Amino acid sequence: MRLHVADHPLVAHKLSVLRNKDTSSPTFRKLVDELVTLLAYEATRDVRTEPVEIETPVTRTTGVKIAEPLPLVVPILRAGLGMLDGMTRLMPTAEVGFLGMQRDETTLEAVTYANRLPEDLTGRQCFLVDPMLATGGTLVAAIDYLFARGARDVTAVCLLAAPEGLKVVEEAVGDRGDVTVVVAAVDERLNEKAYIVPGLGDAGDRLYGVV
Ligand SMILES: O=P(O)(O)OC[C@H]1O[C@H](OP(=O)(O)OP(=O)(O)O)[C@H](O)[C@@H]1O
Ligand SMILES: O=c1cc[nH]c(=O)[nH]1
Ligand SMILES: [Mg+2]
Repeated sequence: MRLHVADHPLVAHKLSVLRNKDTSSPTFRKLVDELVTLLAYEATRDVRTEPVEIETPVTRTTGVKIAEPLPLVVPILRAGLGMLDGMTRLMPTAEVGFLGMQRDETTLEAVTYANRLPEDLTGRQCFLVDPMLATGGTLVAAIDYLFARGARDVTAVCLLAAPEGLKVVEEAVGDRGDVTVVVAAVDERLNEKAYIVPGLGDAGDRLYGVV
């Protein structure tokens, strides 16, 4: 597993506003969207392209286009939905799959309630988006769904990660595939409820309300 921590003053500034408990839901959504755009730029650095002949107003030349099979973006519902638009804005030709997963707050196991992914992901670059990587259980389960369909190249785009969760993901992936985690920051630790500290609270609730 490779880890990329975005090192940029705009990322740090926006993240600090997100962390503030007094930031309202509309502002929170907008900032998540803005942060994803900045992270997506890093996360898509190795997206595969192929040459394409183009004619400029001046001459013929060779450019590039995103290669097929097209990349797949997979938000992990609910909170990951807040990051989808930012990803597809940057990569409009990407296709989109969905995973609905909720952490059981007692057992901390990830429970899957929706799985809508293409049958065959062989050769596809997959981008999982979810703002929080806490114990890592959710991300490991999501990576396993992608691997089970043949994907081997997975990039997870998260806002915050806990060191404990990153270790779990690294150990679970081993040499089974090529996994990169792109984050805005790695926080200190998990608390006794497995929330990220200092963190930003429950990302899903702050985006969409308490349900
Ligand atoms: O690393 P883990 O310990 O597995 O926790 C991280 C998961 O928890 C949050 O989702 P949650 O289960 O709260 O669902 P939600 O998006 O519907 O709020 C978050 O968005 C991740 O999916
Ligand atoms: O800190 C945390 C941990 C899990 N899920 C969240 O939304 N926040
Ligand atoms: Mg939640």
